[in-house]
Amino acid sequence: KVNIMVSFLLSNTWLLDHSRVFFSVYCSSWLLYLCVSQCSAKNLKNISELFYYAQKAVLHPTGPLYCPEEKEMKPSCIKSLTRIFKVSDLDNDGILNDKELNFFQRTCFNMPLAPQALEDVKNVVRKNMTDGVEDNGLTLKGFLFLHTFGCDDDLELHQEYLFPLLKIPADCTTELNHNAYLFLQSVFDKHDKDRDCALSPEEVKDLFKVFPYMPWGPDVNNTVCTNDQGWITYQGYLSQWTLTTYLDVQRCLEYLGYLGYSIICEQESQAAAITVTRNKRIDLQKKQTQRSVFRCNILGARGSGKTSFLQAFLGRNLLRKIREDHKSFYSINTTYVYGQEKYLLLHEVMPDFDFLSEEDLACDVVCLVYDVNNPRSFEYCAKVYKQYFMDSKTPCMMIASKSDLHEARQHYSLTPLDFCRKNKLPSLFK
Ligand SMILES: Nc1ncnc2c1ncn2[C@@H]1O[C@H](COP(=O)(O)OP(=O)(O)OP(=O)(O)O)[C@@H](O)[C@H]1O
Repeated sequence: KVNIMVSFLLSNTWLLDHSRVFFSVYCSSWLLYLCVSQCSAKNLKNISELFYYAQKAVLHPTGPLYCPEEKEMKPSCIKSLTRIFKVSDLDNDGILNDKELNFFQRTCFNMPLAPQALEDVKNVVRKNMTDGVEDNGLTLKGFLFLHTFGCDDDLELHQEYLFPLLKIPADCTTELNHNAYLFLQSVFDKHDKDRDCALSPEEVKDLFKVFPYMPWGPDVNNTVCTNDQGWITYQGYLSQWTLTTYLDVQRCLEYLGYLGYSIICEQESQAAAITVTRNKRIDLQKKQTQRSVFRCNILGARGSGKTSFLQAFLGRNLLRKIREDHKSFYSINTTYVYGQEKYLLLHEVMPDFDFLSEEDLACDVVCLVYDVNNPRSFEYCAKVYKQYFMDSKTPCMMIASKSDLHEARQHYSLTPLDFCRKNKLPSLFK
């Protein structure tokens, strides 16, 4: 900060006459007089004031926030404050009540306002605008009139805030902990305005208004459970968060940052929302696991029924057609294992690869799918099994799909049933 201050002093015009100093600051496009002061180094007049103003100009610059020419806040500032307003508006009614205003106050300035001070703030707004206070709370307009968490001069959220350090050792996975699910539940409740336990497109839009971009595309509706209208249900919403946390924990941290997780839950950072699981090898050795999310990769020849299998896991049948550009290669849902709720994540692996990537192979269980109606489809499963899984420790199972259709004789030296017997593979046949 000292460096910045020195550069401020040097780069701005100082008119020195041994007893007087006038200073002005040239900004890129306009001239901004922050302050004009008379002072004397000889008589020590206003010297501490001078340094106070110089320091203020550097440490709390108004440039990124306010346009003095237009006499209004800059759009990026309005966007940032709107985000803060929405995060602080815990019940999402568009008004900051005393409790929410105090939450904001405590978060930003580390101390709550006394009841009288709260009234005074609202009175200042009332005096200046008609619609700044409603139902004894501050509206967005009133809040903007008054005036940040975690912003830098560009009013973007700090990278350190969005991406706190989180170490993930090899063979470990990432899951959300109980408190994180509670937080996400409260975010859901806040936006499910009609209480139908599903998020309409408008409700989803509203939920993500505090994000700089829309994080969920139409593929999400084909990844998780939806209701009859195709809207993401509460269960689906939690599943999608679970999937993001498992597949891309950095993204999850970023998203939780936009939602103000660490601020609302009073945690040091979003990393507090994540459980890093024990090394999978130790789980296997001990034959015990605390994990709640398991990954199953689905492999099969083109057209063997992989997508339909993923969709069936979400309770959907073939009548529900999926647009090619809305297709998802994942589906995730809950299932019960020995009475405990677990998430099972299915991943459809593209069939055209000669070599499967590490990601295609790394999973807890593999399903090899073939189409009973297509005589050429079993060969792919047999080849993939022999090349990649025969000698691996990953459990595999064979699935015969489309068993409602005529069963064709497979062009392979062994029948699927004999192949499974020979390799001790569990199979799901008719
Ligand atoms: N049980 C079934 N009975 C009849 N037809 C089915 C059945 N399951 C899937 N199909 C049909 O088979 C075709 C291929 O299914 P699907 O898209 O699920 O396979 P896929 O393995 O995902 O294909 P791709 O490799 O091209 O992604 C689709 O037209 C689908 O409607």
